[in-house]
Formats: sequence, structure tokens, C-alpha cells
Amino acid sequence: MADLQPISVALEALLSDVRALEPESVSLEAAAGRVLAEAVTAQLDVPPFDNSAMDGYVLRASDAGKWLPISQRIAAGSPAVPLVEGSCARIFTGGEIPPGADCVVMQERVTQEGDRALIPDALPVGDNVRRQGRDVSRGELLLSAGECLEAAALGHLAGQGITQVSVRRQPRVALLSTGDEIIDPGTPLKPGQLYNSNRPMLKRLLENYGAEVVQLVSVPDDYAQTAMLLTQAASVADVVVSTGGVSVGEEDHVKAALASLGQLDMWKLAIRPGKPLALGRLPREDGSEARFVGLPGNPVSGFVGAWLFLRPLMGALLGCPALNALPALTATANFTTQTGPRQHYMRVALRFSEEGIIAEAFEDQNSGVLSSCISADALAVIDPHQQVEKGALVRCLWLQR
Ligand SMILES: Nc1nc2c(c(=O)[nH]1)N[C@H]1C(S)=C(S)[C@@H](COP(=O)(O)OP(=O)(O)OC[C@H]3O[C@@H](n4cnc5c(N)ncnc54)[C@H](O)[C@@H]3O)O[C@H]1N2
Ligand code: MOO
Repeated sequence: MADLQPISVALEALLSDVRALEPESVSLEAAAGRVLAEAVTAQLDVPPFDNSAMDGYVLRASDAGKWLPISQRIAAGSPAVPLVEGSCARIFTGGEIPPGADCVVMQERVTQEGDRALIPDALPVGDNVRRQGRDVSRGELLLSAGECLEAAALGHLAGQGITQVSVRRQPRVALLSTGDEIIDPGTPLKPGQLYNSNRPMLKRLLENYGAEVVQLVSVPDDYAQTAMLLTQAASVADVVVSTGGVSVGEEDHVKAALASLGQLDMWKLAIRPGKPLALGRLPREDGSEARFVGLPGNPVSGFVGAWLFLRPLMGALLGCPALNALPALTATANFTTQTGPRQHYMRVALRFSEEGIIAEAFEDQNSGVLSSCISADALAVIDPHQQVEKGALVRCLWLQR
């Protein structure tokens, strides 16, 4: 088993010389889920003016505790004029605080009769006033490069009036399914065949990691066809991902084709599932190269391999640290297990209880049992040659995006 490489060595081989892809400009509407290529500095204060947090009356705090004439009405969106001393103004949430005023009292606390209002006593200066720049100050860092543009970040950019953003080009991925026994849903199964479950699963995972899946190819168990389809895939993709055909059988042609066309950087890892995973490079005609990740055919090996390798690879290509680092937590095992020479990534459901986070392992951890991934919240990482008892603390990779 000495030839099995630990995951740290494999990740180093995969990521050491990966550079972030070039930036491109997209409209804010098209930027959801994309990764910022450059930091954005705030050009505006948000909110851009002092405004009211309540529907009510705006005044000088020093005038509180009296009947005051109502000298103006300030709706959100209409400009305010300076407040006459000894008066108050009717104001609505979001309305501009007029120059001279310094606090707002909510209308439930005020008695209004005609055009005057009885204001309660002892109002603090600044009460119910949302100060200009409270959220964002002009000149400050709004968002860092590498930020993935999810809901709040998109709102933050829009709050600056921004319409175009510089984001990383999405990694283009070709997804190859090998195996004569694998067919697409839609055709009846013949004896010995099974449907391609890896394809939609990996496509979805890759898209979650920010990739654009540009090619879906079925590859027969034939060396020449495998070599031809790998070459074609490398010509259109930054990353070529295959499933199956990386083990030791005579019908496993992927590794041999990769080694003869390009470079096999790593094969056989000390991880379970995913042992025969292969990493390498495929040359393109222009002298550049596509990265290659050969996942084993067993669906769970693909699912786990995608999390361990494709997610960090997409993170590196997108310059996105949040994708690069796998979120982890510690949980209490509600299972017992004994590992062999490989580090085991066990599918577990997490239960948040008063005693802390409990990890419940799926009963059948075989790499062909994809149902173990359906309700998996995390992968409990158990080092080689460990005996884990119930109640032990285990490190878990939290399966999020
Ligand atoms: N003599 C040995 N045999 C095997 C070893 C070994 O060390 N020595 N390793 C085993 C391990 S571990 C794994 S993992 C598998 C990986 O083999 P391959 O990557 O070559 O995968 P295949 O043989 O092509 O397929 C494995 C399994 O998965 C099914 N499969 C493949 N593709 C799909 C798909 N797209 N959708 C659904 N299911 C798929 C395939 O039919 C096989 O049942 O090798 C072991 N063997
Ligand atoms: O490494 Mo394999 O993925 O255990 O079945």
C-alpha cells in the first residue's frame, strides 16, 4: 500500500501551478454566483443621506415635551427643507432628515391635532435617525476580490449604482463518462447495463462550484476512442473530468490514454472512496494544457472526489478562497468504525442537539451506494488505521455549496 498517496500530496500536485482565469465584464443582472475579479471600492455613502427609521415626527431633541407646529411633510423620495426652530415635521420611513433636526419620534407616541403635535419628553439626539454612511462609507472597501456574488453582495453592488462588474471567467469543464455498460436515461436497459447517474450528479456539483459544463461525452471502453475523445475535450475545456476507467482492469483505458497523450501526475490515493483517482494534464494544439481529473466510476467515489478535488480546483481557477477551503466542523460520532490503510470519508447526517453536533453515519458506506449521499450533511474524515468508538470527536467536512 506504500504507493497510495495521501490527499495532501494529491492536492498539492493538482493546485500548485493553477492560476486564476482571466477577468471579464458582466452586467450586474448576469453576475449572480460569479466571483469578483477585482476589489470594489465604495463610491457612495449608503444610505446616501440621513433618513428616518420610523413613520412619525422629526424635530430638534431640545424641543421635545411640547406642542409643536407641523411645518412640513417629508415623504420618502421628496427633498426636505431646513426645519424651522420650535417646529416639527411629519416624516415617513426613509424620508430625508431636514437640516436642523436631530431626532425622530414614532407616530404611536404622538398626539396630533390639526397642524400641531404633542411630542413626548426626553428624546435622545439621533433617536430613529439612520445616519448617512452608516452601512457603507465612500472610499471604503465594499467587496474583496474573490468574493462570490450571492444575494447580499449583489444588493451591495446595486446600492452603489453599479451596473457592470469584473468577474472571473467561469472554468469550462468537459465531463466524460466512460464504460460500455453506461447508457443515458430514455433507452430501456439491456442485461448488464445501467443508467448514467454520475453525469447529472457531477454536472450539478460542478455548476455549484461555479463551472460551466461545456461538453457531456460518453466514452466507450476502447483505447483509440478514449484517446480521441480526451484530445477533443481538452481542446474546448480548461478542465477535463472523466468518470470510470481508472482502475486496473484491461477495459480501463483512461489512465493509459492520459499518460500517452499528456501527463499522469498522480494515481492511486490513500482515500476511501476514490482510491484509483487520477490527476494529470492534457496538451492542446496551441501548446497550453487542460487539467485532467479522472474520478473512479463508483458514484460515491465521484461525489466525494468532486468535493475533495473539483471544488478546490474550481476555487483556484476562480480565485475564490471560500471554494478553495473545505468548511469543517467537529462532531460527536454516534457510530463505531475501524479504518484500514486509507483515510475514510464517511457520509454522515448531522444532528444539532443540546449536547452538541452528533454525526450519524449512513449504514452502508460502500462506494456504489449513492443513496448514502442523499441525506449526507457532511463527510466524517477518519484517518488510516483508526478505531473510532461512539462518543469520539470526529472532524467533518461540511457539505454546503
Ligand atoms: N483488482 C482491482 N479492482 C478494483 C480496484 C483495485 O484496486 N483492484 N479498485 C476498486 C475501486 S476502489 C474502485 S473505486 C473501482 C474504480 O474503477 P473504475 O474507475 O475503473 O470504474 P469502473 O470500473 O468504470 O466503474 C466502477 C463501477 O461504477 C459504475 N459506474 C461507472 N460509471 C458510472 C456512471 N456514469 N454512472 C453510474 N455508475 C457508473 C460501473 O458500472 C462499476 O460498477 O475499481 C475497483 N476495482
Ligand atoms: O476507492 Mo473505491 O472508490 O473505494 O470504491
